Amino acid sequence: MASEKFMILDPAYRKLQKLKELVREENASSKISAEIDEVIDLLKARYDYCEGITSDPSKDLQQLMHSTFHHQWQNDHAEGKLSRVPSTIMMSGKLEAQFLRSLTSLCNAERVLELGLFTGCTALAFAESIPEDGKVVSCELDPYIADLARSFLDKTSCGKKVEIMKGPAKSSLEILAKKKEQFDIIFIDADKKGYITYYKTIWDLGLLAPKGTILVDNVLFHGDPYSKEGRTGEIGQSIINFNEMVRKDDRVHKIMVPIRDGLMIIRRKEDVDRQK
Ligand SMILES: C[S@@+](CC[C@H](N)C(=O)[O-])C[C@H]1O[C@@H](n2cnc3c(N)ncnc32)[C@H](O)[C@@H]1O
Repeated sequence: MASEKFMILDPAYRKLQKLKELVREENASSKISAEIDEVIDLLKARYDYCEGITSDPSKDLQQLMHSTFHHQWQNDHAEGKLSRVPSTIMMSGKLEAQFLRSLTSLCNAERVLELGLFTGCTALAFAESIPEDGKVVSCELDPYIADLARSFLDKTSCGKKVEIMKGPAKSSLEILAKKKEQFDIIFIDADKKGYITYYKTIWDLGLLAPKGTILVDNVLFHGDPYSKEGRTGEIGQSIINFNEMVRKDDRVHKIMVPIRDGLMIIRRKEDVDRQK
Protein backbone atom coordinates (compact mmCIF):
# COMPACT_ATOMS: atom_id res chain seq x y z
CA MET A 1 0.00 0.00 0.00
CA ALA A 2 1.33 3.44 -0.97
CA SER A 3 0.24 4.90 2.36
CA GLU A 4 2.92 2.80 4.10
CA LYS A 5 5.59 4.77 2.21
CA PHE A 6 4.13 8.26 2.30
CA MET A 7 2.29 8.58 5.63
CA ILE A 8 5.60 9.23 7.39
CA LEU A 9 5.51 12.72 5.82
CA ASP A 10 2.46 13.55 7.99
CA PRO A 11 3.33 14.78 11.51
CA ALA A 12 -0.09 13.72 12.90
CA TYR A 13 0.65 10.17 11.75
CA ARG A 14 4.10 10.29 13.34
CA LYS A 15 2.63 11.54 16.63
CA LEU A 16 0.11 8.72 16.64
CA GLN A 17 2.84 6.15 16.12
CA LYS A 18 4.69 7.69 19.08
CA LEU A 19 1.53 7.63 21.18
CA LYS A 20 1.07 3.97 20.33
CA GLU A 21 4.59 3.27 21.66
CA LEU A 22 3.88 5.27 24.83
CA VAL A 23 0.66 3.35 25.46
CA ARG A 24 2.56 0.09 25.07
CA GLU A 25 5.33 1.19 27.46
CA GLU A 26 2.81 2.41 30.05
CA ASN A 27 0.82 -0.83 29.81
CA ALA A 28 -2.31 1.23 29.22
CA SER A 29 -5.61 -0.47 28.50
CA SER A 30 -5.82 -2.52 25.33
CA LYS A 31 -8.96 -0.52 24.45
CA ILE A 32 -6.91 2.69 24.17
CA SER A 33 -4.31 0.88 22.11
CA ALA A 34 -6.97 -0.49 19.77
CA GLU A 35 -8.50 2.98 19.30
CA ILE A 36 -5.10 4.43 18.38
CA ASP A 37 -4.56 1.64 15.87
CA GLU A 38 -7.93 2.46 14.35
CA VAL A 39 -7.05 6.14 13.92
CA ILE A 40 -3.73 5.19 12.30
CA ASP A 41 -5.52 2.77 9.98
CA LEU A 42 -8.09 5.44 9.08
CA LEU A 43 -5.36 7.87 8.03
CA LYS A 44 -3.79 5.22 5.84
CA ALA A 45 -7.18 4.10 4.52
CA ARG A 46 -8.02 7.61 3.32
CA TYR A 47 -4.79 7.80 1.33
CA ASP A 48 -5.21 4.30 -0.09
CA TYR A 49 -8.87 4.93 -0.93
CA CYS A 50 -7.95 8.08 -2.92
CA GLU A 51 -5.22 6.14 -4.73
CA GLY A 52 -7.51 3.20 -5.34
CA ILE A 53 -10.21 5.30 -7.03
CA THR A 54 -7.63 7.29 -9.05
CA SER A 55 -6.92 6.05 -12.59
CA ASP A 56 -4.00 3.67 -12.84
CA PRO A 57 -0.83 5.10 -14.37
CA SER A 58 0.18 3.86 -17.82
CA LYS A 59 2.17 0.62 -18.00
CA ASP A 60 5.25 2.75 -18.86
CA LEU A 61 4.84 4.91 -15.76
CA GLN A 62 4.23 1.86 -13.56
CA GLN A 63 7.38 0.23 -14.95
CA LEU A 64 9.44 3.38 -14.36
CA MET A 65 8.25 3.61 -10.75
CA HIS A 66 8.95 -0.10 -10.25
CA SER A 67 12.46 0.28 -11.71
CA THR A 68 13.10 3.21 -9.35
CA PHE A 69 12.02 1.30 -6.25
CA HIS A 70 14.01 -1.81 -7.23
CA HIS A 71 17.14 -0.07 -8.49
CA GLN A 72 20.36 -1.09 -6.71
CA TRP A 73 20.98 2.34 -5.18
CA GLN A 74 23.23 0.94 -2.46
CA ASN A 75 25.51 -0.67 -5.06
CA ASP A 76 25.72 2.56 -7.07
CA HIS A 77 26.75 4.37 -3.91
CA ALA A 78 29.30 1.69 -2.95
CA GLU A 79 30.80 1.91 -6.47
CA GLY A 80 31.15 5.69 -6.12
CA LYS A 81 28.57 6.52 -8.82
CA LEU A 82 26.48 8.44 -6.29
CA SER A 83 27.72 10.55 -3.39
CA ARG A 84 24.77 9.35 -1.26
CA VAL A 85 21.94 6.84 -1.49
CA PRO A 86 18.89 8.78 -2.69
CA SER A 87 15.57 8.14 -1.01
CA THR A 88 12.93 6.85 -3.40
CA ILE A 89 10.35 8.84 -1.42
CA MET A 90 11.53 11.74 -3.64
CA MET A 91 9.52 10.18 -6.45
CA SER A 92 6.00 11.59 -6.48
CA GLY A 93 4.11 8.33 -7.00
CA LYS A 94 0.72 7.48 -8.46
CA LEU A 95 -1.64 9.98 -6.80
CA GLU A 96 0.47 13.08 -7.43
CA ALA A 97 1.59 11.97 -10.90
CA GLN A 98 -2.05 11.54 -11.93
CA PHE A 99 -2.95 14.88 -10.36
CA LEU A 100 -0.21 16.55 -12.43
CA ARG A 101 -1.49 14.81 -15.58
CA SER A 102 -4.99 16.18 -14.95
CA LEU A 103 -3.62 19.69 -14.42
CA THR A 104 -1.52 19.43 -17.58
CA SER A 105 -4.53 18.51 -19.68
CA LEU A 106 -6.73 21.15 -17.98
CA CYS A 107 -4.12 23.81 -18.85
CA ASN A 108 -3.82 22.48 -22.44
CA ALA A 109 -0.10 22.65 -21.77
CA GLU A 110 2.28 21.94 -24.63
CA ARG A 111 5.58 22.94 -23.05
CA VAL A 112 6.55 21.96 -19.52
CA LEU A 113 9.68 22.84 -17.56
CA GLU A 114 10.61 20.69 -14.56
CA LEU A 115 13.28 21.57 -12.00
CA GLY A 116 14.32 18.27 -10.38
CA LEU A 117 14.04 15.17 -12.60
CA PHE A 118 15.22 12.30 -10.37
CA THR A 119 14.32 9.08 -12.26
CA GLY A 120 11.72 10.72 -14.50
CA CYS A 121 8.37 9.85 -12.88
CA THR A 122 6.80 13.30 -13.08
CA ALA A 123 8.60 14.16 -16.34
CA LEU A 124 6.95 11.12 -17.94
CA ALA A 125 3.59 11.99 -16.36
CA PHE A 126 3.77 15.45 -17.97
CA ALA A 127 4.98 13.97 -21.27
CA GLU A 128 2.00 11.62 -21.38
CA SER A 129 -0.43 14.56 -21.15
CA ILE A 130 1.04 16.95 -23.71
CA PRO A 131 0.54 16.71 -27.50
CA GLU A 132 2.83 14.63 -29.71
CA ASP A 133 4.85 17.74 -30.70
CA GLY A 134 4.97 19.06 -27.11
CA LYS A 135 8.13 19.14 -24.99
CA VAL A 136 9.13 18.57 -21.38
CA VAL A 137 12.49 20.08 -20.40
CA SER A 138 13.72 18.63 -17.11
CA CYS A 139 16.74 19.89 -15.14
CA GLU A 140 18.86 17.52 -13.05
CA LEU A 141 22.02 18.32 -11.12
CA ASP A 142 23.38 14.79 -10.73
CA PRO A 143 24.78 13.47 -14.05
CA TYR A 144 24.51 9.82 -13.00
CA ILE A 145 20.84 10.20 -12.01
CA ALA A 146 20.18 12.13 -15.25
CA ASP A 147 21.65 9.25 -17.32
CA LEU A 148 19.69 6.68 -15.33
CA ALA A 149 16.48 8.65 -15.91
CA ARG A 150 17.31 8.83 -19.64
CA SER A 151 17.67 5.03 -19.75
CA PHE A 152 14.31 4.60 -17.96
CA LEU A 153 12.56 7.17 -20.21
CA ASP A 154 13.99 5.61 -23.39
CA LYS A 155 12.03 2.44 -22.59
CA THR A 156 8.71 4.37 -22.71
CA SER A 157 6.65 5.59 -25.64
CA CYS A 158 6.46 9.26 -24.51
CA GLY A 159 10.00 9.49 -23.11
CA LYS A 160 11.26 11.03 -26.39
CA LYS A 161 9.31 14.19 -25.50
CA VAL A 162 11.55 14.68 -22.45
CA GLU A 163 14.74 16.71 -22.95
CA ILE A 164 17.16 16.55 -20.00
CA MET A 165 19.37 19.48 -19.02
CA LYS A 166 22.23 18.42 -16.74
CA GLY A 167 23.64 20.84 -14.17
CA PRO A 168 22.32 23.31 -11.61
CA ALA A 169 18.72 24.34 -12.33
CA LYS A 170 19.56 28.04 -11.94
CA SER A 171 22.07 27.89 -14.85
CA SER A 172 19.57 25.93 -16.95
CA LEU A 173 16.94 28.63 -16.34
CA GLU A 174 19.41 31.25 -17.60
CA ILE A 175 20.26 29.22 -20.71
CA LEU A 176 16.56 28.70 -21.51
CA ALA A 177 15.81 32.40 -21.04
CA LYS A 178 18.66 33.35 -23.41
CA LYS A 179 17.00 31.14 -26.01
CA LYS A 180 13.73 33.03 -25.30
CA GLU A 181 11.99 29.78 -24.28
CA GLN A 182 8.70 29.96 -22.39
CA PHE A 183 6.68 27.26 -20.69
CA ASP A 184 2.98 26.67 -20.01
CA ILE A 185 3.76 24.79 -16.80
CA ILE A 186 6.86 25.13 -14.64
CA PHE A 187 7.17 22.48 -11.93
CA ILE A 188 9.60 23.35 -9.11
CA ASP A 189 10.81 20.15 -7.40
CA ALA A 190 14.62 20.46 -7.08
CA ASP A 191 16.62 21.43 -3.93
CA LYS A 192 14.25 23.10 -1.48
CA LYS A 193 16.78 25.75 -0.46
CA GLY A 194 16.77 26.99 -4.05
CA TYR A 195 13.00 27.52 -4.32
CA ILE A 196 13.03 31.28 -3.67
CA THR A 197 15.78 31.81 -6.25
CA TYR A 198 13.98 29.64 -8.82
CA TYR A 199 10.69 31.48 -8.30
CA LYS A 200 12.29 34.91 -8.65
CA THR A 201 14.37 33.84 -11.67
CA ILE A 202 11.31 32.43 -13.46
CA TRP A 203 9.55 35.81 -13.17
CA ASP A 204 12.63 37.98 -13.75
CA LEU A 205 13.61 36.11 -16.93
CA GLY A 206 10.07 35.82 -18.28
CA LEU A 207 10.09 32.02 -18.49
CA LEU A 208 6.38 31.57 -17.76
CA ALA A 209 4.25 31.72 -20.92
CA PRO A 210 1.08 33.86 -21.00
CA LYS A 211 -1.66 32.05 -19.04
CA GLY A 212 1.05 29.79 -17.60
CA THR A 213 1.03 27.92 -14.28
CA ILE A 214 3.77 27.38 -11.72
CA LEU A 215 3.49 24.19 -9.65
CA VAL A 216 5.62 23.78 -6.54
CA ASP A 217 6.12 20.46 -4.78
CA ASN A 218 6.76 19.72 -1.07
CA VAL A 219 5.30 22.98 0.20
CA LEU A 220 4.15 21.15 3.36
CA PHE A 221 7.63 19.64 3.74
CA HIS A 222 7.17 16.82 6.28
CA GLY A 223 4.60 19.04 8.05
CA ASP A 224 7.25 21.50 9.25
CA PRO A 225 5.46 24.65 7.98
CA TYR A 226 2.44 24.05 10.25
CA SER A 227 3.62 21.62 12.94
CA LYS A 228 6.55 23.85 13.97
CA GLU A 229 8.38 20.58 14.84
CA GLY A 230 11.48 21.75 13.01
CA ARG A 231 12.02 18.12 12.00
CA THR A 232 13.79 18.98 8.77
CA GLY A 233 15.79 21.94 10.09
CA GLU A 234 17.09 24.44 7.51
CA ILE A 235 15.28 22.77 4.61
CA GLY A 236 11.89 23.06 6.32
CA GLN A 237 12.70 26.68 7.15
CA SER A 238 13.49 27.35 3.48
CA ILE A 239 10.04 26.05 2.55
CA ILE A 240 8.41 28.20 5.26
CA ASN A 241 10.23 31.26 3.84
CA PHE A 242 9.22 30.35 0.31
CA ASN A 243 5.55 29.91 1.25
CA GLU A 244 5.54 33.28 3.03
CA MET A 245 7.09 34.98 0.03
CA VAL A 246 4.41 33.57 -2.29
CA ARG A 247 1.65 34.42 0.20
CA LYS A 248 2.75 38.06 0.08
CA ASP A 249 3.12 38.13 -3.72
CA ASP A 250 0.07 40.13 -4.85
CA ARG A 251 0.70 39.44 -8.53
CA VAL A 252 -0.41 35.84 -8.22
CA HIS A 253 -3.34 33.66 -7.26
CA LYS A 254 -2.15 30.68 -5.25
CA ILE A 255 -3.67 27.57 -3.74
CA MET A 256 -1.95 25.09 -1.47
CA VAL A 257 -3.24 21.59 -2.06
CA PRO A 258 -2.65 19.04 0.72
CA ILE A 259 -1.81 16.22 -1.66
CA ARG A 260 1.08 14.04 -0.51
CA ASP A 261 3.79 16.46 0.78
CA GLY A 262 1.88 19.55 -0.40
CA LEU A 263 1.58 21.09 -3.86
CA MET A 264 1.14 24.80 -4.61
CA ILE A 265 -0.62 25.97 -7.77
CA ILE A 266 0.35 29.52 -8.74
CA ARG A 267 -1.15 31.56 -11.60
CA ARG A 268 -1.13 35.21 -12.61
CA LYS A 269 -3.94 36.92 -10.73
CA GLU A 270 -5.61 38.25 -13.88
CA ASP A 271 -5.88 34.71 -15.28
CA VAL A 272 -7.95 33.59 -12.29
CA ASP A 273 -9.80 36.72 -11.07
CA ARG A 274 -12.08 37.68 -13.92
CA GLN A 275 -14.42 39.97 -11.93
CA LYS A 276 -14.06 43.74 -12.40
C1 LIG B 1 12.49 15.50 -5.34
S1 LIG B 1 13.57 14.96 -6.58
C2 LIG B 1 12.60 15.16 -8.04
C3 LIG B 1 11.50 14.14 -8.13
C4 LIG B 1 10.79 14.07 -9.46
N1 LIG B 1 10.27 15.36 -9.87
C5 LIG B 1 9.65 13.08 -9.31
O1 LIG B 1 8.62 13.42 -8.73
O2 LIG B 1 9.83 11.94 -9.71
C6 LIG B 1 14.69 16.29 -6.68
C7 LIG B 1 15.78 16.11 -7.74
O3 LIG B 1 16.42 17.39 -7.90
C8 LIG B 1 17.79 17.18 -8.10
N2 LIG B 1 18.48 18.43 -7.71
C9 LIG B 1 18.94 18.80 -6.49
N3 LIG B 1 19.51 20.01 -6.55
C10 LIG B 1 19.41 20.43 -7.84
C11 LIG B 1 19.82 21.60 -8.53
N4 LIG B 1 20.46 22.59 -7.91
N5 LIG B 1 19.57 21.67 -9.85
C12 LIG B 1 18.91 20.68 -10.50
N6 LIG B 1 18.51 19.55 -9.89
C13 LIG B 1 18.75 19.42 -8.58
C14 LIG B 1 18.13 15.99 -7.22
O4 LIG B 1 19.32 15.37 -7.67
C15 LIG B 1 16.87 15.13 -7.37
O5 LIG B 1 17.05 14.18 -8.37
